Amino acid sequence: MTAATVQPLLVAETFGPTVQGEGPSCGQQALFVRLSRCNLSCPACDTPYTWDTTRFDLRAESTRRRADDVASWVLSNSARLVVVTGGEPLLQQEQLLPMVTRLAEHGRKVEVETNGTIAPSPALAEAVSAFNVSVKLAGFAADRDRNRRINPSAINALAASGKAVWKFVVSTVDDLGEIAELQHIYGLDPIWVMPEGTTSRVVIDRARRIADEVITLGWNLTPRLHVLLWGDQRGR
Ligand SMILES: Nc1nc2[nH]cc(C(=O)O)c2c(=O)[nH]1
Ligand code: SF4
Ligand SMILES: [Mg+2]
Repeated sequence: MTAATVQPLLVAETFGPTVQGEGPSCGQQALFVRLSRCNLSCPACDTPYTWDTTRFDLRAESTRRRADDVASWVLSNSARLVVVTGGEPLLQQEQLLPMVTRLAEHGRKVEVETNGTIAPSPALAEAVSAFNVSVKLAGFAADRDRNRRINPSAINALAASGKAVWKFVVSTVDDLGEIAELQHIYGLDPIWVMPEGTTSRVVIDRARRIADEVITLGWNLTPRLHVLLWGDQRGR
């Protein structure tokens, strides 16, 4: 494929340098590319401006940008880590591949945050450093997404890539049983558990309530560092 035939990326926002707030790279300096659009519609989503047409004008909330221009923006900054998120970034995985490949060639680590419903191509899996896969639990997903939030073939493809980190968003200890079931069915490893919340108070309270049980189950715990530092400010 030549550059001329590659479709542009539909981008909600680019920001950074900031720090990766979630998961195994928490605290690392990072740049963010947030793509627009999602195939799920979670009621407690913290980025509804990427998909919710009932509350947002998506044309005003997104811009078409050449993947090469986004890559050039990244390369003009020195942060080694790039986080591609959304929305659901794998909806645009074809357009994403040239950008991720170029960044990897320049020694940048690219992590993709995904909801685990779409299988990545082998080429994309090769180019990224990690998929942070946040399969949505029953209590977090919308009712109308109940048949879509779990896609066994996508989960298996992500697991087979050898690059998946399973990051579950939870509200209470009652959510942990469902994670254990998924771990058992799909052999998920490693598992990271993250408290849901958009204020530091809620994130810390929930982390305190789940911490002991998460440790007992042999899993890892991540805060939402950007929320602890900056609340729900956009672009952090
Ligand atoms: N600092 C920071 N870290 C993040 N990690 C995952 C994010 C996301 O929105 O997917 C995110 C985010 O929005 N900000
Ligand atoms: S999958 Fe993620 S981006 Fe999509 S609606 Fe759910 S929380 Fe929001
Ligand atoms: Mg976020």
